[in-house]
Amino acid sequence: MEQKQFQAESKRLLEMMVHSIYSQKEIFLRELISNASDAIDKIYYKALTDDSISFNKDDFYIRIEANKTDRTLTVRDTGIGMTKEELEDNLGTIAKSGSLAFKNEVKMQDGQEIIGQFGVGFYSSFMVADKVTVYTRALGSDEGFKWESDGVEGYTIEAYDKKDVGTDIIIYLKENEEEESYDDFLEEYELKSIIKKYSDFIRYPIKMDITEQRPKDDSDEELEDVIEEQTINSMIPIWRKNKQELKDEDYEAFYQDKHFGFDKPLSHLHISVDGMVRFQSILYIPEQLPFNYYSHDFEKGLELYSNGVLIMEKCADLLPDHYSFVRGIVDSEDLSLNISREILQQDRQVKLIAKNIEKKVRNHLISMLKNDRDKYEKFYEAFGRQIKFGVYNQYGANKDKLKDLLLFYSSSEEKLVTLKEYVERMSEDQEHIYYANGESHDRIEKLPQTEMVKDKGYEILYFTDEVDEFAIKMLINYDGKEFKNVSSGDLDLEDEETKKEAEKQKEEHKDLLNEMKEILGNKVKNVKLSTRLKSHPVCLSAEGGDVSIEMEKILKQMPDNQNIEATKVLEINNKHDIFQALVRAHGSDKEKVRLYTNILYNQALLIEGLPIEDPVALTNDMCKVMI
Ligand SMILES: Nc1ncnc2c1ncn2[C@@H]1O[C@H](COP(=O)(O)OP(=O)(O)OP(=O)(O)O)[C@@H](O)[C@H]1O
Repeated sequence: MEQKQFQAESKRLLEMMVHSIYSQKEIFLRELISNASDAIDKIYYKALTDDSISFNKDDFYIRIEANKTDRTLTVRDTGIGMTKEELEDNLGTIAKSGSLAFKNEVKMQDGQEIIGQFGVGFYSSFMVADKVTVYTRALGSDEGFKWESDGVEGYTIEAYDKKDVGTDIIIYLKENEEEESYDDFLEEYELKSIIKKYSDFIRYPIKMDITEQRPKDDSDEELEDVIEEQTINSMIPIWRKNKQELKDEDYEAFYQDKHFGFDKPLSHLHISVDGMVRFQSILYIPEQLPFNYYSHDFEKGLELYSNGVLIMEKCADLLPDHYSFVRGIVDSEDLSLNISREILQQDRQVKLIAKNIEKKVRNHLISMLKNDRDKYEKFYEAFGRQIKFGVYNQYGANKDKLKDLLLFYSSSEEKLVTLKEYVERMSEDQEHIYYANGESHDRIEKLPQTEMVKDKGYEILYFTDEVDEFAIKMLINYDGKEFKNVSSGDLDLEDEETKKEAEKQKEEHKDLLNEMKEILGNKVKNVKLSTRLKSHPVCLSAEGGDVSIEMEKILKQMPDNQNIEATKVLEINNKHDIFQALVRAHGSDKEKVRLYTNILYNQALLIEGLPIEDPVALTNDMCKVMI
């Protein structure tokens, strides 16, 4: 038996490997299975050019065996095996990858892939083992070898009579520790779920004995344990299959299989890109909003695979925030992996993939909007708010990409419309896109401020979501048409004659309006005669376009409320009887003017849904009027 020492550097490297490269211990199984798959692939690729080697797919498999008595886990493969030299080179030298050398030797073509490249994966087994034994016999060789190591001092190699070509790796699990139960790696359920998680799409069957309870001898009551060898992995990734062969049900089954959601997907995209960066992807738009979507618990991201092996469960960099509802997978052979395959070495490829995905998702949504409006509205009902946040976020950096995905309820169409549809319907004399804020369509419909705009025959967009006006303010305009709140002070919709008449009236009632302003003090910037009100007595409008009354309401509810307020103006309808009453009281009954002014101001607040500053004073005032 030959005893060889690891070189000093190797010892340090091994120590580092075992303790710091991988964040999760279960990764060792992924690495050993990937090596086994590479070993079988090597026979497959050799057989392509060497007639003396035959490759019958049924003869090639990986088998996992757990032995609870000995506390060992075996990963067995029928792959290419290793000669004594290869054992020394590949398992005796850390960071030496026989697989990488093989790749260069056989000059692999596109689509042909070997997973191993760094020459370290095997040593991850020492995270869970205090001894590893490898029995191997190389293809074309009639002698086998046993390699053994404790992962600290060195390794031994000796001849071993192995019957078949291939490799058996036996992991002697470490003693259980307080915070780590290595016994878990002997449990059927645990092993199955690790295999499914990382190695589901390994191309060769990964077999394992599974114990199932079945009725005993046709009896309905008695059960017995039956052990049966089963293949655990799905092998062929759905994303590598031909789109034409796949039905909606297949995509739905994959969505459910991956636990992307409890709902059904509303829609899916199957992407295969072969350009600057090669990748395949299946993406889903869920039907329902996940319950934690707008909470800190929600993590966006796509599952990232490299050649069918899971690298990251939620790669956030693949999705922009505005599409964070998208679920799915990406598989690419072009990723620069870090040695642990956990973090990406450099993210150029990821950025390219992300850019591509963003474009594809947008096109998909736009085409859904055009071709299946009902479905799009369903999507919008669940995730429309995210799109609006997307317009608003990052100072509007993505607004141009998202503006055509927006929908708002329209007063004239009585359904959701796009901004493009609105603008296309605008009459020649209409300069702005009008909108009104409120809690519900009903409330908005009753807003006094909408009267004049509706009378002009202009369509009004109803904003019922808090983010609506913030998003629109970020857009500023659509197709050159500016947005205008029907409550803004400068609607400027009156004709010349009305304006002249208004000026005259203003002059005539200057003293009364000044008195009312004095009564209200800082609560309003101004009190003026309204040109927009027709039947309603009062309303509030906001001067200057920056903060509307609705925005003030929303900002006030925020935890870091900075007391940002709209510049409010109380508008009074001089054609309403109440104004005549004010005129009569003006100059003769100061108290009456004060009472009326305060009540009217509070009414305007109520209409806007703003809080009444002093409800007791208001009710007292109302009583005084009634007496
Ligand atoms: N089951 C196996 N059958 C045949 N050869 C193997 C097997 N396991 C490992 N090897 C050889 O040992 C080498 C080192 O394996 P190791 O897992 O450390 O690195 P790798 O697979 O090459 O690269 P990576 O670190 O990227 O996984 C492999 O390249 C391969 O040549």
